[in-house]
Amino acid sequence: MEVLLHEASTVGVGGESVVNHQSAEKPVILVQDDTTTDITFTRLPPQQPIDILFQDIVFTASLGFRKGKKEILHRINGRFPPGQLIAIMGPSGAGKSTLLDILSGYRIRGVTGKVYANGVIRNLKAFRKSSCYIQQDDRLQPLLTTQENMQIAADLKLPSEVPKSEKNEIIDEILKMLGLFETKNTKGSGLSGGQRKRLSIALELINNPTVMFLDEPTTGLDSSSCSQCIKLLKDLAQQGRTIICTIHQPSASLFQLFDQVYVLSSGNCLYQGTTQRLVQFLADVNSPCPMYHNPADYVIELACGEFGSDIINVMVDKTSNGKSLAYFNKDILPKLDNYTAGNSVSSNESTTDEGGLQATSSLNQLKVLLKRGYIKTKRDQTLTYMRFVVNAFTGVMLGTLYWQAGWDGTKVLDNYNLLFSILMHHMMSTMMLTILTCMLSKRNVDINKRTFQQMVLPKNVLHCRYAVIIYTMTGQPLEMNRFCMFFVISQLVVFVAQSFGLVIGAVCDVVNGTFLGPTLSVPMMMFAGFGVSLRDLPSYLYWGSYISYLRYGLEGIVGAIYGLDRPTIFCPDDAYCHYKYPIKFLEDIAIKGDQFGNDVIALVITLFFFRMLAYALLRYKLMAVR
Ligand SMILES: Nc1ncnc2c1ncn2[C@@H]1O[C@H](COP(=O)(O)OP(=O)(O)OP(=O)(O)O)[C@@H](O)[C@H]1O
Repeated sequence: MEVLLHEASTVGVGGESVVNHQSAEKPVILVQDDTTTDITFTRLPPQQPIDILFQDIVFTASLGFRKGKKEILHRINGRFPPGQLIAIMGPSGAGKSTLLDILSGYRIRGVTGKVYANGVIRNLKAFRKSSCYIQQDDRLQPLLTTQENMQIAADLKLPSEVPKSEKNEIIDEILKMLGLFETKNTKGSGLSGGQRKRLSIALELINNPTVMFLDEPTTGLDSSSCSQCIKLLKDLAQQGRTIICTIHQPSASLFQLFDQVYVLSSGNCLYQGTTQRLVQFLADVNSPCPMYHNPADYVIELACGEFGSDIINVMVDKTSNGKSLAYFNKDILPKLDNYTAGNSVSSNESTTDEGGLQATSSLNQLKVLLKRGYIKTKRDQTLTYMRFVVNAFTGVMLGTLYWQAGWDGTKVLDNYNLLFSILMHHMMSTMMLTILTCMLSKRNVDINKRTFQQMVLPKNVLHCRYAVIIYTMTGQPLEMNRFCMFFVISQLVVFVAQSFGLVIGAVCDVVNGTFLGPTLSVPMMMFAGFGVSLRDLPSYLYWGSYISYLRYGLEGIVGAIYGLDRPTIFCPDDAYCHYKYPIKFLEDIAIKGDQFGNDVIALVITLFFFRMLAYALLRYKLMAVR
């Protein structure tokens, strides 16, 4: 691949290209880079190229209750033509990510101004379908291999009518093009930073977007991976895609790979035009780029205000805050007028498109996500084995402590304590694990429909072995129906605790979540009818027993062991057995032994309620961010 630099540029120490500002007009080929393999991507963008134009964009952020508002972007304008690799540059806090969020349609609240696609106000839904947004934090599944990551993306993004062989062909082509074919069987966690970044791009290429937004795609990469990544983007742009990325301070050689640059400073546009004409522009505003200085560095220094605010104002005036196309490539200017309306992302079409962003049915997505969840659970050594070992260990500990208490008439109260301890173990271990993992997944996942689905699927499955260990060691009645009832209630408590953890994880950060989870569980325990029986609960607190899922868990599990007209419990000859008759025990603890069906219904309703609440809270959060 060839790298274009200014005529009088030289290659500096360490191979870094530096640019002599004296001749800004004629780019020549300076460096022949033969490290990159020839890339051929036969899949062209599926629709006509998209020319993005934005006018008078203002973004006002709300600083919180009674804290007022702050204008972040100040009536900026710009044009991002197709077939171009465009860099949005600027100092930290200039508004690059905010602009990217707005243009990609990810942020809509607090935004005014117009965004056009091919000359017509864009249709957001259709635009989102034709574009992709690759965030800084990649969303790769570390436990899945490159091939599996791609396969799942293909199953979710491509219509289900596409045959598997065709999907595999597409995957292979993308992987080959991105130099990832060799890592097909490598797990995400084993990929290098550059490979991870390329895989993030590969995942988005599955449905072949026409517009690609990338937030700092080079962050965390070494210089060779950086240039590989940008060259790849440039190739994709040359096929007619519009590729826009934010970038901090690119080296001179990297900078020259971009076709166009858009410079921001404190929410204003300082420059938009070709990378080559930036030097000319700086000369035109009487702030010429010093000799042997990287123009990208110099313009950032100016944007940071290192040379005063006057020059910033001059630059903003000169570009008319992004309106001026004077520094655009003269060859593409006439072409811009040809990008006419009538595209699927225009406002006139697709307004009735209710198909959402996904190409496949919800049922198919559910199937794919379940499959992914299964593979992840199987491979998650820490969680799966730790959970298994901890469960088995707790089972053996409780089994030893309450050895054969289930059939012994002298140990009925002990057995009752055991049943409550089992519920506590299910509740606490599942809830805390969910709070923590929910935080982790929220951190690196943009909350979209798939995330919701992923988060609302019940995933924690009680190990049957745990139930068998504890049930047999503690001598509970060896009757299939009682064991099944015990197992069903235990599993439902696990699911409800997981959902409760999701609700907390959806609203709190990790510190507040780990505090709030156990704290809110205390009233659940209080109202379960264990310490204070339901009969003794003050009438003004009785409502609490209806909302405590542990109450239904306890009632169901006690009913499984002591209900169903269980006959007299064995009592050693020389012992006094106060609770020889299960019915008397149930009366004393004020628990009915025949409520299993109602308990299951109550737990299922609670499960459904918490799942919906978690879904609504996440959705609300997403809307608030947008
Ligand atoms: N929702 C918000 N509430 C308050 N301030 C915000 C909000 N969104 C953005 N800002 C502020 O707007 C400014 C621009 O933020 P943005 O993330 O777009 O900057 P950036 O140029 O991408 O910075 P960086 O390169 O450091 O990522 C920052 O000062 C940021 O604090």
